[in-house]
Amino acid sequence: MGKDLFASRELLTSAQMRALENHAMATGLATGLALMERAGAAVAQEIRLRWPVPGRVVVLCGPGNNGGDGYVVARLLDEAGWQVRVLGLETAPGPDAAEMKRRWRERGGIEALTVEGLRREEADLTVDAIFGTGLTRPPEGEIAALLRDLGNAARDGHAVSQPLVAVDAPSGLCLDSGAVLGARRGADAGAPHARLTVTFDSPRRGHVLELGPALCGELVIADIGLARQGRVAPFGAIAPPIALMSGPRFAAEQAFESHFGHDELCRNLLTKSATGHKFSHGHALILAGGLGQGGAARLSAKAALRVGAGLVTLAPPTEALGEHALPPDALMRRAVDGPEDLLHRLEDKRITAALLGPGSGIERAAALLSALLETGRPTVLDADALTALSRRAEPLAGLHPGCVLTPHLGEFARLFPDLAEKLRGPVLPASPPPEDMAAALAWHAALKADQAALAAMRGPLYSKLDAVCEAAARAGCTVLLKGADTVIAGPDGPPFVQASSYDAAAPWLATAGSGDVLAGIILGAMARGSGPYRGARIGAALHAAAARSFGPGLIADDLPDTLPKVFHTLAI
Ligand SMILES: NC(=O)C1=CN([C@@H]2O[C@H](COP(=O)(O)OP(=O)(O)OC[C@H]3O[C@@H](n4cnc5c(N)ncnc54)[C@H](O)[C@@H]3O)[C@@H](O)[C@H]2O)[C@@H](O)CC1
Ligand SMILES: [K+]
Repeated sequence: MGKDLFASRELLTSAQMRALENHAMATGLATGLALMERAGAAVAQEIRLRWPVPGRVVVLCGPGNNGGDGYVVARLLDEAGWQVRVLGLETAPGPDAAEMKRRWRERGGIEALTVEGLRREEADLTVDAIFGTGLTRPPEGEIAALLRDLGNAARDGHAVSQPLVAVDAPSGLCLDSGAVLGARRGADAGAPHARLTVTFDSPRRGHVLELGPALCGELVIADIGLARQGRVAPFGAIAPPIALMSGPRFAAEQAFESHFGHDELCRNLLTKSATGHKFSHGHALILAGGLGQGGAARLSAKAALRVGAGLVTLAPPTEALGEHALPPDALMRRAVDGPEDLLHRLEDKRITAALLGPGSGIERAAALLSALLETGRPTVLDADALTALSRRAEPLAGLHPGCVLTPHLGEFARLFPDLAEKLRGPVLPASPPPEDMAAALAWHAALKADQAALAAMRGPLYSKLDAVCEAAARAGCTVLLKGADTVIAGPDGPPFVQASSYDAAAPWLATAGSGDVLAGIILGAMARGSGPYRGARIGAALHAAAARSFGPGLIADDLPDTLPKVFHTLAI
């Protein structure tokens, strides 16, 4: 963990990747053929590292440059003593792939890329070089059937049971969104599940979002010599902006990230000035709820304290003060009974950040929201506060750049229904009761239309990153969408993904109270002066790191208590 915790790397769209490659070729850094040779060599090398004894491999080559990489893999594994079968297409690929195909033909034949061909002989390994970044529409016909076969193989051992290695991506995965082209959103039908995916230069958005991690298996990012210097230039004209990502096993020094100086950040998190007093490290205010809602706010409070806020005050209504008297004893308690009382409290300028939502109750959150926003204080809005926001006539009114919203997907959909709908894509109509003939007919018609919509899908698909960027721009503040692929966007930094999906401990974060802790960490960081975007990123990184450090068996209460151990690994 240690120094990698806040390190990030570029997360590209397919268009940005193409621009990068074109730039490299246009500036004479490398020819397309050289890049293809390096890409294929990287895949062959990763295969040989994991399967050192040569066996039988079948390489599936598609119509484009991904197929070209496949022909290189076939040649290099053949040279290394593997028994290689290649299944490919008659179609003439671009010049580089055609050259690689020609070179392969000097060593071996090419059988037709069909389900029948795939099933004909057992092999130890399958290499999927059918589609990569060029997949723009759902596969059809024989290739679709073949991909379904490969997909099934991974799930239930049927048809092809050997491990699959994907070149750049499992074919069918939209590398801009992490969804499967032609499938309902969230469904992985029709795309193979790889044991290993070898991609080039930088991960693409689809490798870390949604189904990407489940389909890619282990993800290796191979350097193919696209120079880092001048890296920003070729992207200049390409919207959307370059995103960044972080996560275990993804860390890499980056060419540019002015927003996040790792060393400085760690120093600020870990140290407190020797001459400072508690107020020099910020005072966080948590607007807790009424009777019976104590736990959530205390989890947030504990996290804010652990992250180094000088003081944390829990502010329930007077009637619930007694309930909030439970540990931690480091907490201060002071009642806040309504909006006027809150405005009065916030006249104290030493309160540097506030949190509303965890266990606050929707009604109380609704009552306090406007007053809290009016003060312009750095504010985290979570849970009940997000529901309260979404119930207002103008949900986003009053939000300011000092706010962080931390919705899960359901809360996000209530706040930004149109964006959530764009993300969901076509929705399966609900089936009617069988006895209602007219409804059944209408349902069948809707189903047909739905299937036609799926078949007509064109990539690149709208992604979670697109949705969160739009949401942040609309709200005028930082938005953190929680999930295994936590996405952050805001006015103060580049769009960002905290990719925990490749992390075995991450699913343990799906536990009651985990979100309250995340909100508390962000609050603590903001109280200490981090700013909203940085606070959100610090929160996402520490939250995931605490889960990783604690491991299986984690409950939300463990997260704040694990933070000191995480900080220990950061010592610089
Ligand atoms: N451009 C470069 O310099 C490099 C590219 N590389 C490889 O090239 C890949 C991208 O190559 P391409 O842009 O040729 O794209 P792909 O090889 O991913 O496939 C695109 C081809 O498939 C066709 N196609 C798209 N959707 C289809 C569908 N549903 N059914 C049938 N055909 C469909 C396209 O018309 C195109 O011919 C990367 O993923 C990577 O593997 C690497 O060799 C590294 C260097
Ligand atoms: K592929």
